[in-house]
Amino acid sequence: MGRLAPLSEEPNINEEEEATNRSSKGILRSTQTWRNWIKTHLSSLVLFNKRSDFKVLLSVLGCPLFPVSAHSKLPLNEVSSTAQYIIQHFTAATGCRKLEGKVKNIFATGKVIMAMVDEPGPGGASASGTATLSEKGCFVMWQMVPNKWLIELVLGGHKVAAGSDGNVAWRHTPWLGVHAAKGGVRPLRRALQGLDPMAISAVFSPAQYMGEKQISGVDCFVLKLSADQTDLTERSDSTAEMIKHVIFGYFSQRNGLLVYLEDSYLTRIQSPGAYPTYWETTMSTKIEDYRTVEGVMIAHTGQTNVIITRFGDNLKTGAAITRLEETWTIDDLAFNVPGLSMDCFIPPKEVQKDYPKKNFDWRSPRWASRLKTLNSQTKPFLSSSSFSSATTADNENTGRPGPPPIRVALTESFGRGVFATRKIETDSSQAQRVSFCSDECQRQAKGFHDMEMREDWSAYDDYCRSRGLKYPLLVKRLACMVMSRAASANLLDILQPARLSPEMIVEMEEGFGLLRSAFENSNIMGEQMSFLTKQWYIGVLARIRINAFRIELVGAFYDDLLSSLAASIESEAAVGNAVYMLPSFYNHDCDPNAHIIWIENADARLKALRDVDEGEELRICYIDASMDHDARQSFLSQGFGFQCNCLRCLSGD
Ligand SMILES: C[S@@+](CC[C@H](N)C(=O)[O-])C[C@H]1O[C@@H](n2cnc3c(N)ncnc32)[C@H](O)[C@@H]1O
Repeated sequence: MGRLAPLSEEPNINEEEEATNRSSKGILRSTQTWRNWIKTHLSSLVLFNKRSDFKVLLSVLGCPLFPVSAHSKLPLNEVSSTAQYIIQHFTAATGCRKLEGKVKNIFATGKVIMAMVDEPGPGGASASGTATLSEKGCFVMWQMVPNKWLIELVLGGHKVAAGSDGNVAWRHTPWLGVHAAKGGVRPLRRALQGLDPMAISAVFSPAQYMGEKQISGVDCFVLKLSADQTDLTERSDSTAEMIKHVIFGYFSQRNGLLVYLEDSYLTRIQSPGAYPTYWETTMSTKIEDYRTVEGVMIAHTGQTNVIITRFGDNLKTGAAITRLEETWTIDDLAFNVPGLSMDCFIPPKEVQKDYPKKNFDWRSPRWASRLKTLNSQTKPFLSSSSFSSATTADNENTGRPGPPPIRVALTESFGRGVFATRKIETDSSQAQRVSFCSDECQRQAKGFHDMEMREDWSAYDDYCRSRGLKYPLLVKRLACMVMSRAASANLLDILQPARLSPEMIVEMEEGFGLLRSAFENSNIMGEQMSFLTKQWYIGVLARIRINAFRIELVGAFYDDLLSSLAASIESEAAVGNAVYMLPSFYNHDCDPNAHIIWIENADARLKALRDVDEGEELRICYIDASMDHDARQSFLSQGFGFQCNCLRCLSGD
């Protein structure tokens, strides 16, 4: 896919070890020996170390990302856990509530002093932790609320830059060039060191309360956040597996301010045929000198200490420890600097095509105009049931009911969602059975059905069957629809794609090859096939993954939907899977106020489970709501790739 190599968060200080692991390659070994000889015999030793020390300092301390993204935001007046109480105290102490909705951008400049510190140890060269390299530098940071940011930091003549346009986070270093960060877009850790109190409240509101602890003589409340398994998987690759990433925030009991941040991650690194090594990086920041800027308390000084510990069976000398330090000060901070345009956040062209795109900005004009055209469509636009049951749309001429009283709009924190435009009461009307919405619809359905019947799908079907995959069958149908001109290739683009792990992408690539061969074997080529690229295939599957519905036919007389759902799951009563336009915008809630049902055919009908007020968001439950909190969270995270922040989950139920 021409995907850029993901950004490594590890300093590259295990070059020697890598070379030993791969010593069968003679050239590598002799280069390494030569380099070692130079290192130990020539006076360039000091320079050589100094350069790699710079690399380590800038890689680790320059522009690290926070482990979790800031999308999980609660309305500030809702308090349902101790953590949220602590965050409320923090927002009141900093006065940041007054910035809510008013701040569009933040600008900060500051200075840093970074140092590499010798770790005193048994037989270590120095008796105490003395700095082997200490350099002064400065930085400038821009943030555009909510998730665009840019930082440039210069230290001893070396510059690193990093940024996020809300879709991709990237970093530029003189030694690696431009790289996209692995995983979703996350905030800059520096912004959370007391600089951006709004972001601090947003990231810490779903945190777990861990108790109290004294830090540097200050009694603190401790909140913990952990990167979830999906994020960790996204940040891993076949060589480096991110095992955990946790962060602790220490909030002063006396004044409510964030005074200490501790951030720790563990990575397992293993090249083929070599022993694994483990890297643990712990970064602790003391946050001080809060001063008011436009009435809001902002931290102006701090010290960050980093300890990188490398351990593993192959390190004969035991664990290797590297220590780094940074003292930072803020010189200037301003809100709403005029003239800051979106263009400042456009990433370097090398990462613009990073795939798949995450965290779509649904506010962009491109999507806004498509949202306007969304109507009350409830028929599937892609389904795996047979063509004759691809059915009906509400149609004035048929005398059936008009569009339901709902509209798609932006939610506070979950992207788009569906809202009631008037009060909806809990009775449902029964659909009439109609086979096709029009002659044209029937003609098109026949076109792609005939095409599907012509090809030899045995290899592709075997691939799906042996792995228990059903969504590739929907991609096959969509491909036939596009080729027979019943649908356009970008039909699903408007839907949110799932985040994909490298393993999923490999599996999808295999499926893509088989699908393409099935068409090629029946001499479909050229223009007709031009849309069928690997990127199209993976993009479509990524969207189907979180938007497809499993259709279960429910007898119209069933009133108790939850019991009918349970019954249909037990009896495996699904008749197929389908993707619908409007229903794809329903967000999830573990205590839903609505449910999708299918009566007799593949038309999706919405049933209100309780009275819904005008303006209230309609939410359905994507999973079995009777599971306990942890099971629900793990299903949603593994199956749909998000951490549920509904009120029921936040209350711990
Ligand atoms: C089927 S889509 C729903 C529509 C989506 N909000 C959009 O803008 O297209 C599912 C996605 O919405 C978000 N979402 C839905 N319910 C959520 C919840 N309870 N908590 C957090 N995120 C949620 C997640 O990003 C999830 O992957």
